[in-house]
Amino acid sequence: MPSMLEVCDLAYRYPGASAPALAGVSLAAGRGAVLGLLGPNGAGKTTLISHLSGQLPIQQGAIAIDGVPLTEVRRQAPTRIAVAPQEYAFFPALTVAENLACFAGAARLSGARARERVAACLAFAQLERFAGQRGARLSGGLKRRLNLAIALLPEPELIVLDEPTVGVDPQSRAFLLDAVRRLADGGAAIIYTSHYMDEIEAIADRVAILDHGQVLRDAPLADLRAEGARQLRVEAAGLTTPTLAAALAPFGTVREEGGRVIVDLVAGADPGLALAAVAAAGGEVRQARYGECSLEQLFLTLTQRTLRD
Ligand SMILES: Nc1ncnc2c1ncn2[C@@H]1O[C@H](COP(=O)(O)OP(=O)(O)OP(=O)(O)O)[C@@H](O)[C@H]1O
Repeated sequence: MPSMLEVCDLAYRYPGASAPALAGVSLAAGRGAVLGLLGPNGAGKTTLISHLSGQLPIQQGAIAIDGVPLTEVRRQAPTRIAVAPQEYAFFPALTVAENLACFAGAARLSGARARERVAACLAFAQLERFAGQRGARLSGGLKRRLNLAIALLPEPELIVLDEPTVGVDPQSRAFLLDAVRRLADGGAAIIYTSHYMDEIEAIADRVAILDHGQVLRDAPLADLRAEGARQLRVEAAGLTTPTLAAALAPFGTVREEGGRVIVDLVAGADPGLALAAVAAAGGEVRQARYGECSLEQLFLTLTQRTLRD
């Protein structure tokens, strides 16, 4: 069955740019699930999200919601998709309640339905106590919660959250993560971008890693973890790095990183035998790690640790 959101071979080049910001991105997001979107600075996340929010026209490729082209969906029922942007998207001079009422109007909600949605979103984001406070006076965490509450007013089916926990304290962060999970459990399709890998590990069902406008990986979180877990990292004395790498080469794909040699073991390769091969080559293993790999390590390996602007 096709997913709720299908992005197919999307490419985009900003006017005058030398390289495309998106170069053939295909992705899917399903109801009841969180898709974690990871990528270094400049990877193309915001460009992708700007397509979903209708801010950028499609130059190449296609985006569909339940099989219907996004442009059509945006024309007929724009509130099916909500984007909670990185920046604060509310009026600082208005109170929390005024902001919600104002955005309820913008979402074409009125009367009892508007009142009901404002109350529900205030409650969901636990903002009732702050209903009378001006936006400008809220703490970072409360501002994020207001951003989320506004996005949820029209009960969107697809919710895109662009780094929703930047600048919030640990309590608000935990609350926001929990809220996102509840939204997915309630049947929404969620796309969640963050630079915090632990957040993605905590809430994503599926993870897409984007770099240079391309999808490097798109897989269930558990599969990505398992992929990383086949890495063996070895530091050994008595051998030059090339010799150490040569000793480990029969066991998988080898590369060097910060004085260590990392082997992506081929299926069935025994890490014990790989370490024995190091000893047989005259090396003394000083440090070895196997069977555990955080999403962060895998991410850095895939995106090759190059510093971005
Ligand atoms: N308005 C623009 N005009 C020209 N180039 C742009 C514009 N916006 C972004 N780019 C370029 O497009 C590429 C993708 O940028 P984008 O902002 O989508 O990345 P990102 O993954 O969201 O990064 P970040 O994590 O920093 O927000 C980058 O090379 C960026 O410099």
